[in-house]
Amino acid sequence: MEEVGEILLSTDDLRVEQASVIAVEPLSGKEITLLNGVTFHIAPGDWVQVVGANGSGKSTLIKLLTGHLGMTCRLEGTVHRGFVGEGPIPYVMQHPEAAIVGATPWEDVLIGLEQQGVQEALIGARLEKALQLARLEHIQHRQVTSLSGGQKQLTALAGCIAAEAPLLILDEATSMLDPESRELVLKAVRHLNQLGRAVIWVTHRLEEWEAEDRIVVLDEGEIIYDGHVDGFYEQPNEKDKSICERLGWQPPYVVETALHLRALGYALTPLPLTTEELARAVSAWR
Ligand SMILES: Nc1ncnc2c1ncn2[C@@H]1O[C@H](COP(=O)(O)OP(=O)(O)OP(=O)(O)O)[C@@H](O)[C@H]1O
Repeated sequence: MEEVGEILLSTDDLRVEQASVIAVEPLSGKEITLLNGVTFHIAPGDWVQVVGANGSGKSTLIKLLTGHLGMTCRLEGTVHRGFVGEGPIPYVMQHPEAAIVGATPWEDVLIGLEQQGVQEALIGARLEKALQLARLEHIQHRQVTSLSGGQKQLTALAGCIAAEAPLLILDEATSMLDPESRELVLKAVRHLNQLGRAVIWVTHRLEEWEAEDRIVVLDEGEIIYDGHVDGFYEQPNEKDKSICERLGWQPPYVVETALHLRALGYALTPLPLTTEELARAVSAWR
């Protein structure tokens, strides 16, 4: 066991081995394969970006990892829950409103703690810490109805922190947010990751990636890539397309520019993902 903040974590990885999730229609018994032979590992403290087109199986993977697969789904293969422990874990969804029950962030986190049966003597400190880590202290008593989309996402995040979830999962949590709110949530979660919590960040936004990030790509229920950002954008050889091209996605402009420069023979490793990184790499050539 290893201590991260006040959470005691088993150091075993969460391991999904050759897992298939099959939805079974209750009346007809008809089966649809949502995930097909997926193998996926995550260690305490990791940061993993999960990407894929609509319907590729991202939410199904998240539900499998968090223990929220419905009764109508059948699982084949194995899931070793490791540091995540037994029982379902909370996560932040695209539309957090559905999960927020309190009138204010403070009240919402409090209700969550009471529902989990946390001892009264411990509630105050956990509540305060969760609101602080989610950067909500200054608006903890504001009405939820008056909060921005990002602040609502942070309220849902505070609930996960208060529940001491050792793995924070955000399922396209920033897809509906404006750039400012997105930045707010992304920064808070990156900070929590630096404090030792594992994070799975499901996104469509390639510009949210950082050079060291691990990218897991789902396509039609299968993991077709699990590796660094570079390998996602790079053509594996002259004949084959990159994973990014295979998905039909457009790399951010700065990445396209860097790839052109690489093709011209300029050394750009790691691949710059922001204009600042590209400018720094180019200025080092002088
Ligand atoms: N319980 C279910 N029964 C039947 N089909 C389902 C069920 N749950 C999901 N699906 C289908 O499985 C596929 C994968 O769904 P999933 O929600 O995991 O994809 P996703 O990658 O999260 O998509 P999006 O980006 O649109 O949220 C979709 O085609 C979806 O319609």
